[in-house]
Amino acid sequence: MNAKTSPSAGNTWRNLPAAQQPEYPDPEALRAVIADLETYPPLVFAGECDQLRARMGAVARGEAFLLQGGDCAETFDAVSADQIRNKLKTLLQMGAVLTYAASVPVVKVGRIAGQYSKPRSKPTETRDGVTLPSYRGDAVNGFEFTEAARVPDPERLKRMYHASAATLNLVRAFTTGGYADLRQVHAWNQDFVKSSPSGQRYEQLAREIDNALNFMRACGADPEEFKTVEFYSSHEALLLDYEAALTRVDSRTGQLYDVSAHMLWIGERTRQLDHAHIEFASKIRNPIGVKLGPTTTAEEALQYIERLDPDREPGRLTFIVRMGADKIRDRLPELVEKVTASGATVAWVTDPMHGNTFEAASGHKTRRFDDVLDEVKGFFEVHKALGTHPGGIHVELTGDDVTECVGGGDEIFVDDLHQRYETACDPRLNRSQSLDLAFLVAEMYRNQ
Ligand SMILES: O=C[C@H](O)[C@H](O)COP(=O)(O)O
Ligand SMILES: C=C(OP(=O)(O)O)C(=O)O
Repeated sequence: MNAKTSPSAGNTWRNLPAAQQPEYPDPEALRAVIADLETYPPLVFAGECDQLRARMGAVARGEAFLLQGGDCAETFDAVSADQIRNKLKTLLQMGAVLTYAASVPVVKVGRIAGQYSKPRSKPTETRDGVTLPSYRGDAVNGFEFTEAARVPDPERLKRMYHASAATLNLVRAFTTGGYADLRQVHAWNQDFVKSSPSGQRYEQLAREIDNALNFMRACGADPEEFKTVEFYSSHEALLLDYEAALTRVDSRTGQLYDVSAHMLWIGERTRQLDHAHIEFASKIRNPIGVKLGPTTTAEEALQYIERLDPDREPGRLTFIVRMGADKIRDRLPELVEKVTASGATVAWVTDPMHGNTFEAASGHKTRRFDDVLDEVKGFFEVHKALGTHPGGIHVELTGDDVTECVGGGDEIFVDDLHQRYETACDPRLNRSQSLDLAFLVAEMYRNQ
């Protein structure tokens, strides 16, 4: 990967089949949008992608833990200060819990500032006898169930860019401008503490952190590292026209980087080895994730390593396992064993959301908190048995008090789902469920 790369190397995916791509009615309009996007400034700096790759290297070697989370599908309407702050606050609280209670450095990555497109199981959706194209995320078409809204519109790719830029700008302001200072550890909880058991548990932990900080200050130590937080962006690299338009040759290294986000992942529905998404990912230097569903074979896992991590560089490749609570204990061991035996050092991360979705009688797509937890437990058990490192969690969450997943300490019942069911696609953990999960994962990590 050290030789300088020509910009055209980023185009080799174009000759290959690409699943889940929108069918735009006017290809000329798409071309015009892409030509504009190609002139837009990068959203992230390639050097930051290198830094995250180094952090992920620590995860892969067992020296750090990845916390990756955010919306299933970001929407343009939700680009507001409140919603971005609530999401960030939840991730910061989870990060504090994991760092303190599990005593491990936590690498924080949002599913944020770019998660605007969705692969779908079915190309169409039918309601009351009317069939329309499925909603594929705000970057592609509208959520509203009308014929006009569901037509893919390339102008939405520009809105995706601008929504990502605005979100990232605010995230950078919060994480470096004082809001994420560890001395704010109580403030992140203020609107939450009285109403929820996980908020109260967090408050206790925040008091302990505060005491530790006061002690350090009294000893004359007030490290700069506590005043800001390293926070990275990520999304699924689904819409290849958009990702390619934001792929640039880095002037420092001569290598290609997709500067739409720090980390990109390839989803379960687009990870075919001979298709365009893997080819695209093989050409960029960003840290890459690949989702591994229950049908993944060990041979496939080894081929992802060949294609995406030929230099065997810890931090380059993360396997995000999403098998389902009922399958992980059966399917994961062979993958981990064979990958470890091959000598590759990948990061293993659990996504306990996508294998555990079901439809409630009310018609809401939902997930049980207990299934989510059980998949994480299975993930830890497998790694414990094999002596390998459970490297992190990848979750769909929001900072708002939605009612989309059932269970949790502040229990949500199936009959509550309709109260605040706001997701544009899959059900997310709310803030209380996210904190519950962080405490339970910290315990598992400690016991590992
Ligand atoms: O978030 C992941 C997928 O886009 C989602 O699970 C697909 O949902 P669907 O099965 O309703 O299409
Ligand atoms: C679509 C997603 O997951 P998967 O590819 O694992 O189904 C996702 O994480 O948004």
